[in-house]
Amino acid sequence: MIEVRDLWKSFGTNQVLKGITLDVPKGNTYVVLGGSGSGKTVLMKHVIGLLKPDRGTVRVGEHEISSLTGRELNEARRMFGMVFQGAALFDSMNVFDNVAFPLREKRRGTRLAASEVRKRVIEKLAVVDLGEEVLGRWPAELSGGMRKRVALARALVSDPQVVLYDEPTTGLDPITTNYVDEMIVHAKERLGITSMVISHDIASAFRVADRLAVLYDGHLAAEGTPAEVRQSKDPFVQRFLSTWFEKQ
Ligand SMILES: Nc1ncnc2c1ncn2[C@@H]1O[C@H](COP(=O)(O)OP(=O)(O)OP(=O)(O)O)[C@@H](O)[C@H]1O
Repeated sequence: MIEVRDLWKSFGTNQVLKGITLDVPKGNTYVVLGGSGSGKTVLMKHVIGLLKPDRGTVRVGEHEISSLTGRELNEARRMFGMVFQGAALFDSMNVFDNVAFPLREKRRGTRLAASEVRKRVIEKLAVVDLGEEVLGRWPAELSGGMRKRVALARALVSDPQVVLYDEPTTGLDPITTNYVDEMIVHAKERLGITSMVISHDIASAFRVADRLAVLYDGHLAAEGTPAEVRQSKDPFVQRFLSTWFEKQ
């Protein structure tokens, strides 16, 4: 579903990505782990077409994202739902209006009937285990985990093929982190969503990933199933993973 081939990107003399190749099969959750400044966000921005590679290609479904511009790129972006760091809900809108927001953007002149918007909002809230009682609540009244769920419902409301999660568990306590991990797994199981997660949370990555990669010095220092990555002989990967596994 997502194919990244020999992706290179630098900013001035800062060579951030040095030939990244990875595949995310349809229906899989793929986690890109890495330390601060390792280039995770830069990689994700290439997937969604916000950055253009110096070299290499990014293909998502039918679209070669890396060569699209303008209207074609905007069209292709409809395949994606994004869950931003910190949930990023609109504080001045209640839950219903937050989730309905993407449906109300004008699409090729057509507008959904209010009853259809309501149906879709309720359907996607149900996917993240939230009921109609939350519709009138304000973001400030929700717990951190619930805000994340609402953010995911909003990302799912336009039926994307791919969901991108930007550091979904950063700054959350362990219980809320578990709650968010379950949410990612449920979205995959219930809707067959393909997703890419960028994270530096090793525990969470190993819970949600079908496959994962460790980004270091512009390369994927390890790549594969969680079990394969756990067995990696790469010295950086061993050191990076030991910061979590040795605590267990
Ligand atoms: N638009 C840009 N212009 C110049 N340099 C950039 C730009 N975007 C990212 N960089 C640089 O690329 C490197 C990787 O940044 P990136 O944001 O991808 O890291 P990250 O792995 O997501 O880190 P974090 O976990 O801290 O968010 C950094 O050195 C950053 O300064």
